[in-house]
Amino acid sequence: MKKQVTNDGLAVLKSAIARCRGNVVAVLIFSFFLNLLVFVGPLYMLQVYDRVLASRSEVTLLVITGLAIGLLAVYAMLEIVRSRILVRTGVLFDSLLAGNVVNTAFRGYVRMPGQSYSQAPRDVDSLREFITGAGVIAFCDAPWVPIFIAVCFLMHFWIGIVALVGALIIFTLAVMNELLTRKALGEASSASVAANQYVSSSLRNAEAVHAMGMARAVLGRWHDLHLDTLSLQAVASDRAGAVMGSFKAVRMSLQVAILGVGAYLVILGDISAGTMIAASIIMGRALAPVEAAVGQWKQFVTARAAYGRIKTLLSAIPTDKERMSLPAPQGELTMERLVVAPPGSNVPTLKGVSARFAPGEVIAVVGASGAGKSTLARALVGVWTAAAGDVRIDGAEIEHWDPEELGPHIGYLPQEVELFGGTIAENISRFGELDPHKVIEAAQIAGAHEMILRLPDGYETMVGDGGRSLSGGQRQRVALARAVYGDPKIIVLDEPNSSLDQEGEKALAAAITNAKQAGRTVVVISHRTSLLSVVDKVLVLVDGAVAKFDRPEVVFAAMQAPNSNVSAFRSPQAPAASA
Ligand SMILES: Nc1ncnc2c1ncn2[C@@H]1O[C@H](COP(=O)(O)OP(=O)(O)OP(=O)(O)O)[C@@H](O)[C@H]1O
Repeated sequence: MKKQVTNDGLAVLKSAIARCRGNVVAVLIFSFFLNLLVFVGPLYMLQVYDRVLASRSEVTLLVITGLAIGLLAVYAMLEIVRSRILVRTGVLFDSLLAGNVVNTAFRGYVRMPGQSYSQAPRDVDSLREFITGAGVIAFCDAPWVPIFIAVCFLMHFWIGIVALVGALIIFTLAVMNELLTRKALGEASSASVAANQYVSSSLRNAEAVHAMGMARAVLGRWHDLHLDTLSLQAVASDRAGAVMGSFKAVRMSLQVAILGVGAYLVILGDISAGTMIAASIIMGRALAPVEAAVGQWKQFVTARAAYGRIKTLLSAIPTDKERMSLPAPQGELTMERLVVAPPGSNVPTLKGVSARFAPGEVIAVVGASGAGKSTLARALVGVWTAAAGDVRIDGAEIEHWDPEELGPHIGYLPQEVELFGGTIAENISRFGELDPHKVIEAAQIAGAHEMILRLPDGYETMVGDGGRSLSGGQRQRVALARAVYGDPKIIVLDEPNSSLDQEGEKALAAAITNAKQAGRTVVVISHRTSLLSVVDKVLVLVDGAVAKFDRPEVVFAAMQAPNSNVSAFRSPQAPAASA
């Protein structure tokens, strides 16, 4: 079987755009009628000047005023509906995209840590805000600019010429605005993303920053990044300000010009006074979308950069395709010449590991710091993928399992325990359907039940962001309960006892024995020897390779031997050999 991963992340984006297309067409149709109704004002003016004032007819004034008010009411209604369609389009686009983008960010973080994944949801927000805001309306009205100019030509050739020249000047200024500000705004946006990211990672380490007096240094670093953003934004704003200043001057000059030319044509008797006023209003209207687009340019640039980042993210991180459903695993783990390099690195930290762990076996993985133990744990649960060789569960390559389907059969306790904001019960149940019996059972197996009951709100205790309201040992016990929740077939524990006290260690040993008796495969990574009494086999890793894989007494006998190749792992005391 081949790996069924594909690079069709962009398909999600394309499909979201396609689903919104109907709404965009509706908005354009509404824009058409709205722009037609814009003629109500100038036409009313024309009629008042040329008909009512000339005929002094009150009835005509009343009728055309009533008509104008009616049409303006229709205008208001169309405007409301258009804006509601835009809001719904933004929400639809967001709902189609946000979940996928966040999911891709998660997968991206696993495959390529260190990139700016936290920016992804904010980018979807920027796009939604742009779609629902005034920017899009300006862009929807822009196609009608030529029609307004054509109407100016219908009024009089020279009025048309003034409107056309005006539109060309303003369009040139808009293009200049884009050319002058594009680079600076793009760089400012990247600098701002970098500064925000630096702040979020520093805040996570706020305690260390405070304790070791690093605040000034950290702030200094952030300040440099922030200054970059500010100076680039200032450059862009200065340029945009200059363009906007000229823009306003040009627009006012054009109003003067059109009235001047109009008045001259009235003097010549070519047009009426009403036409002159109507032309001035129509030209103002023709230039309004261009002016609005320039005013909204920054939001447009922000949305464009967000779109670019989302596109890059979706195309860079391969989408997991639907995989064939496999039967629930029994828990046999095999590694065949497994080579693993950390994401983003091509230096392997596991170099051809081969081993077989049978269901019901407890394996201890030991080795010096940096030997590759956590790498092996990550590879066994499918977090890091094999550069060569493979990891198989019940004979099937781990990549062929759907992570959502395999997940409930896997218990994983990472070296750095992170809980999620929510209650202890929710964390133990992995934020799935909450079955109180299963939660308590898992907590009891992990030896966490009594400890949880002693907390003020018991299982309902909120653990805070990352589980910060719990102590390190409490966090580790809750995470162990999460790992054994639902009786998974394979349990991988990376340093599960690093923060445990004696009582916790006993509970952990009991949990491992319990899992073994239930026929589960348990892989436990530990620097401490206390757990080694409950293991069946010990796998010694030295520099990413298996130095020894045998029963504990054999391994420890080998370790005592002079010139042993497993001497990289030194246990303070050899454990009692288990059965
Ligand atoms: N995300 C990473 N990116 C790059 N290199 C990494 C990454 N994680 C680990 N390494 C490297 O891989 C090697 C093995 O690391 P690993 O965490 O597997 O060791 P370990 O045996 O679990 O160590 P320890 O007992 O200290 O936890 C180390 O040399 C480490 O520098």
